Amino acid sequence: MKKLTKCAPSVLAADFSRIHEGIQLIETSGGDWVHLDVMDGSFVPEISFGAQMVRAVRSLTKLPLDVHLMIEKPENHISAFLKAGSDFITFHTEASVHSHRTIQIIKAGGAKAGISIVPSTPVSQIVELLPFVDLVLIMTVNPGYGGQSMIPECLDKVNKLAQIKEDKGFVFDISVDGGINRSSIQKAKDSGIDVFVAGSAFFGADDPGAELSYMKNC
Ligand SMILES: O=C(CO)[C@H](O)[C@H](O)COP(=O)(O)O
Repeated sequence: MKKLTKCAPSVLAADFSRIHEGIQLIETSGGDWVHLDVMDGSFVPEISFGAQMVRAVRSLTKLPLDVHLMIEKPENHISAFLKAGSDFITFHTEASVHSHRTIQIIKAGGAKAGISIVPSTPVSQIVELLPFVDLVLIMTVNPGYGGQSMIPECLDKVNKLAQIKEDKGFVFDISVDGGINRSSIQKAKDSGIDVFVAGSAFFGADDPGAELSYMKNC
């Protein structure tokens, strides 16, 4: 049976002045999760938005909110993102000294915990965390900006993770983020993903619904 891949359109590429329309577009196009990229201008160069935006989006949709923290010391901000209504909170192991504790804080607050790695970080760096997470987010670009080209070598990490997941019977989803579009989606699917994030490929399309449907079903 064909495996169903979920799509999490990234709000980063939406028009912030009409965010309710962007969220509605995700819903009517068949988006599975809403991806929210939180950037602090330190871990990554840009500043995007914080927990207030997550709270606002929470009031607009019942879709799961997939919050991706690209911030230093994420452990200091988990409670704000829990209160804002996040369903998944994913943070970078490169930004958290005690990643296991950060996972515990997220789960104790009732959300699902995700761990993410940038292109230069190997899977070996998160292997001890895999029994505890609900989601692993493999960055396929260097985080900080939308609209970049995918680094295909990062998909080798998805292969590795999918193998570990099968061997050990782990239950986490594997997601990819960065440069996912019509040309790169098939390679990503072949590597073993469960979820993909799409920003510019979705919000920049003439027909976002058709684009999402193509990427999910190809
Ligand atoms: O995490 C991100 C940037 O750091 C974005 O989610 C990601 O880049 C998606 O944007 P696009 O699909 O346009 O590449």
